[in-house]
Amino acid sequence: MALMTGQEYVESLRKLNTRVYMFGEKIENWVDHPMVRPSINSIMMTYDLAHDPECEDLMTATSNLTGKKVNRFNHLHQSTDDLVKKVKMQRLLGQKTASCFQRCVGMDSFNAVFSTTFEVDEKYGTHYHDNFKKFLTFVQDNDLVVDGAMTDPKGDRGKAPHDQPDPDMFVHVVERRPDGIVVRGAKVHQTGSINSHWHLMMPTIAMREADKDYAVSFACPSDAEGVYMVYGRQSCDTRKMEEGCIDVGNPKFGGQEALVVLDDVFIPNEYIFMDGEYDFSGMMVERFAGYHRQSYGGCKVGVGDVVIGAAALAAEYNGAEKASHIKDKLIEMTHLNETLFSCGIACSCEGCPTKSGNYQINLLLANVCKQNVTRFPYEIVRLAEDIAGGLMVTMPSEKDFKSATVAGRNGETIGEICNKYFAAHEGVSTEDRQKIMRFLENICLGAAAVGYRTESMHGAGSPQAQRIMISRQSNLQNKKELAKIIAGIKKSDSAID
Ligand SMILES: Cc1cc2nc3c(=O)[nH]c(=O)nc-3n(C[C@H](O)[C@H](O)[C@H](O)COP(=O)(O)OP(=O)(O)OC[C@H]3O[C@@H](n4cnc5c(N)ncnc54)[C@H](O)[C@@H]3O)c2cc1C
Repeated sequence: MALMTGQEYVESLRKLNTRVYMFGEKIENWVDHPMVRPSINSIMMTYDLAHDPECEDLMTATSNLTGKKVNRFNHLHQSTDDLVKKVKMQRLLGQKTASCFQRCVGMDSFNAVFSTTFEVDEKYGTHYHDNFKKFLTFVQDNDLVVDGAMTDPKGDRGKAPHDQPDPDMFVHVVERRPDGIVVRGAKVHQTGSINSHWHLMMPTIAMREADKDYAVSFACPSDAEGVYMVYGRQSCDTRKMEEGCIDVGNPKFGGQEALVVLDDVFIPNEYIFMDGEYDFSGMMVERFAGYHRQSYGGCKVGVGDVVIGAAALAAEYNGAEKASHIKDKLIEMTHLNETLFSCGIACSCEGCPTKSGNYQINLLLANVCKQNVTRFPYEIVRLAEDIAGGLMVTMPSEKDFKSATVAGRNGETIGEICNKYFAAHEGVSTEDRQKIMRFLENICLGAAAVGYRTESMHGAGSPQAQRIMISRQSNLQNKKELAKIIAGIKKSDSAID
């Protein structure tokens, strides 16, 4: 099958029997639901750009498994050049959607599971790597979207999986049959899960022997028997159900997260990639998190580009763009955004091959990248709010601007009053002003803040998770040795002193 178009992707979703609940009800036509559709539109962009000759080099790659052209989201990185192109592709998509386009979790899980299964098989003589290669070939050939599902509900954070009062707080195997396993539990915060054809499940933490049944990785169709999803609420999400397209801020695109429940789901042997090899669960988590921490050095930067542009427009529309402090704030926003991009590119350029042959990023630099991502988008939106002014949160609704209701002493309508008092720089329509203010509201504290702010904080692991990795990777001992030599505490082994 050739690469799908965005429209073909949408039609492929209609054929699934994915069970989706929202506001306590089952949603039958979730594909066209106004709260879901913007997130589908974002993924459509990953398909449509793959057909654009100008973007083809970033958006597609040649599969090492089949030699065929595949969407880069389904590709195993074969070089540092592939890793760099991944980050550039993500920046491009952030620029085109100003939202989370959801397909990165799949790509990052493919690369982590591919290399980890190779090393599990090497130690235990299992066949997970072959299973995985067959699965990924199927994904590539059918140009599918796969949710990389790692995060479990985790219950009491102070207790290991086997120690939880409720054993389902981490996904686990409840039955082993000759032809497969039965799994139970849930994954939370799942980006794009409803819009995915399949799910690739991974354990969420490093485990010990007592957690053997929780050390499990597998693939299952999103509409498999026993799988259902509960849609996650986002700030201001019901604006998507209103008439009009200004107050929503980003009328076309959005992100999506959901609770995915596995209610005794049967997984045939061919789709199992780990079952009990608890000593490899940490490796899978670390590798997935590493790739995903790199990802944010691309996608958040692309969104940041749009935020900076919107802040500059807000200043222009307000008539303040010539003020030196505004110019300086835009420079600062750019500096922060490009620093994130530099981190994404650096951890890619410093990547290296895994034992299985695909490339992984430099783990230390990827963790530094994500640690910055937990901070810089917050500063960027703080500066955007400063530049925009308070109107981004106090402006009347789109309906008010269009209202024919008479209120003024001389018969002026509410619409006329709003248009009079919200006019600013000459020649700029109040409608354009509303659009840019609402866009900034959406990104700073509306539905898009889920992706630009809180996901920057917690996605791919909370800040402390990166600090632990930075500490592990920083080789402090070597730094101490360097200091000893310079300070004359120790003689250098080098011939050049
Ligand atoms: C918008 C968004 C999208 C996401 N998308 C995905 C996705 O597609 N796939 C996926 O698998 N996951 C996804 N995640 C999940 C993400 O990886 C988690 O949010 C992250 O790992 C943190 O877990 P938590 O949210 O349960 O927070 P918690 O684990 O509750 O952490 C809250 C705080 O408690 C601290 N803490 C937690 N446990 C301990 C402990 N044992 N000891 C000390 N301190 C602790 C943390 O450091 C943090 O400061 C997404 C998250 C968000 C917000």
